[in-house]
Amino acid sequence: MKIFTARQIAEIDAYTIEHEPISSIDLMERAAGQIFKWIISHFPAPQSCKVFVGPGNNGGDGLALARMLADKNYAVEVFVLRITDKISDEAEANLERIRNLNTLDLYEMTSIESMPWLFKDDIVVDAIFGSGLSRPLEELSLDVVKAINASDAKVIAIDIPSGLMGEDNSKNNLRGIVRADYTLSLQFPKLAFLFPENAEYVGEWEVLPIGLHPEIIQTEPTAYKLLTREFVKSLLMPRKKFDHKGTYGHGLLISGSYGKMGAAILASRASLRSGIGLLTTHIPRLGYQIMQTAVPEAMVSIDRSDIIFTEYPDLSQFKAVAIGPGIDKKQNSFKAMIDLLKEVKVPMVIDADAINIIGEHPELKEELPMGSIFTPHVKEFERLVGKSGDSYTRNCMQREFAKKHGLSLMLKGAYTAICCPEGTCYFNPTGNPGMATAGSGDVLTGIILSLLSQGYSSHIAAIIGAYLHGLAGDLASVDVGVEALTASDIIDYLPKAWLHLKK
Ligand SMILES: NC(=O)C1=CN([C@@H]2O[C@H](COP(=O)(O)OP(=O)(O)OC[C@H]3O[C@@H](n4cnc5c(N)ncnc54)[C@H](OP(=O)(O)O)[C@@H]3O)[C@@H](O)[C@H]2O)[C@@H](O)CC1
Ligand SMILES: Nc1ncnc2c1ncn2[C@@H]1O[C@H](COP(=O)(O)OP(=O)(O)O)[C@@H](O)[C@H]1O
Ligand SMILES: [K+]
Repeated sequence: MKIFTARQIAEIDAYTIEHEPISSIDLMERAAGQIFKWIISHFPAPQSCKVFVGPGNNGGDGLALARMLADKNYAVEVFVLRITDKISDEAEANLERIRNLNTLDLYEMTSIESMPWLFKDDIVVDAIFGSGLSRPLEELSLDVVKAINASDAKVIAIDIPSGLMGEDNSKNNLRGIVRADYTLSLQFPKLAFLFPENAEYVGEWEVLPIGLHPEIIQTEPTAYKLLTREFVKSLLMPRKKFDHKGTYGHGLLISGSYGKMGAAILASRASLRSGIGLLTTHIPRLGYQIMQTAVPEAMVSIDRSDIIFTEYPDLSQFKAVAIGPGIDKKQNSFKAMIDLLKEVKVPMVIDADAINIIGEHPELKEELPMGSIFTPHVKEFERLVGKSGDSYTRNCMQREFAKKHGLSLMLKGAYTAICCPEGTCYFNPTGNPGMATAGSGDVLTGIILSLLSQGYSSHIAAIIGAYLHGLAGDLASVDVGVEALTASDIIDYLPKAWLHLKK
């Protein structure tokens, strides 16, 4: 699913109005109708609804919604914030439609003195500003937002919480953003919803379709996309009758050290559960028996060191190489990594301490083979790319890094972001907080190695890998819950995740 900027959404609205064709007021009626349907199914009447309305079309949506709710016997009070003398034509038309209704109460607010008391059982509809927000809130709208945030009422934001910018909030006044319980976004999610620091404003969010023109949605370019099952499924390569294990490639995993052999086991098992033909896991000597017992399907290559990674096997047979899970940052590992990077010609997955080594020795980036994939969490990202104060800026740095170095850079988190060398950034919606547990990143590395070995191109391997990993975690959480979920559970649910993805 494409994610557009606020400016692009306005263009798509305008295109729809011209080409569907549909009048702007009817499009607004459609948007309000979708929100109305959502509210009546989640909060059946009779309930008290207080609708706060701003000067633009977001306010227009709120006014149309108020009429619909009043019609359905909700106790509706509408508060029109007189912030400016301007009011959009559609908002004005919807205001006219309700002015003489005796089914709702309409108030004009010129100061915070007329702010109503908000009760715990009230539904507050936030229709103050939408995608037309042009600057941080001040004066009346700021005061109203603070009062809404101070209440215990259930807050439903139309399109986007008022005060939140669709993309960049690095210079915003954070006290002037509605903290919604639910955000009902029209047609598209907003980029800002995918950043962790905005979760407290956005609450639970849903996208409600309003039938914007499919042609412009298809042709309008965007750098941001949210992965969907249909899209990920379309990337899968079918298996054929006469395929054999050579068809699905031989991967090399360099993993494990003294006390961290579990990482090698998890990544190996995940790789084998994701379709790889042959797997060799290179480990320090002490891990030999552990590996052979725990993962009989994997071949093992033994390092001369008992405890760390210091060398690697002949690379000629491998279609892809992964390095990082459970290795250490010892000097000898660094030296081995320099040699490895100089020699590898196939795509690599670089994870955990392998990222930290490159972070400490940035010159190594120049040695990376084409099609490499980095899989850092935020701390590793900062060591590799640099620090930033907010997620939007970090995302810009991430896209820039991927482009500059011609590789895929995946930033792991609740919405893992995968930035590709050509500039696109995909966000992954699968996964849950149960996956914030030791070893779940090792599982991901194993999955991606497996996909690369099977011949998927780098960014596609990263996309399928992230989606499948999260999906396995989601399916596992249904049965074991989020608290008890372990990285091994994610592996155990990979078979179900594959079946679910291919359904
Ligand atoms: N187009 C369509 O057909 C459809 C649109 N839809 C709905 O429309 C919404 C977008 O509508 P919109 O573009 O009118 O923007 P919206 O956010 O309501 O208000 C902008 C106004 O606020 C003002 N303003 C901005 N910031 C301010 C501030 N800090 N403090 C004070 N004022 C400020 C700004 O003034 P200006 O920046 O020009 O000074 C302007 O007057 C969208 O989110 C969706 O809900 C749906 O109905 C589907 C059909
Ligand atoms: N709240 C969450 N929602 C979705 N996925 C999550 C969440 N927390 C963690 N994950 C996923 O779990 C994995 C954790 O990886 P990482 O931090 O490297 O763990 P480890 O180092 O323990 O292996 C990542 O793929 C991340 O996207
Ligand atoms: K809003």
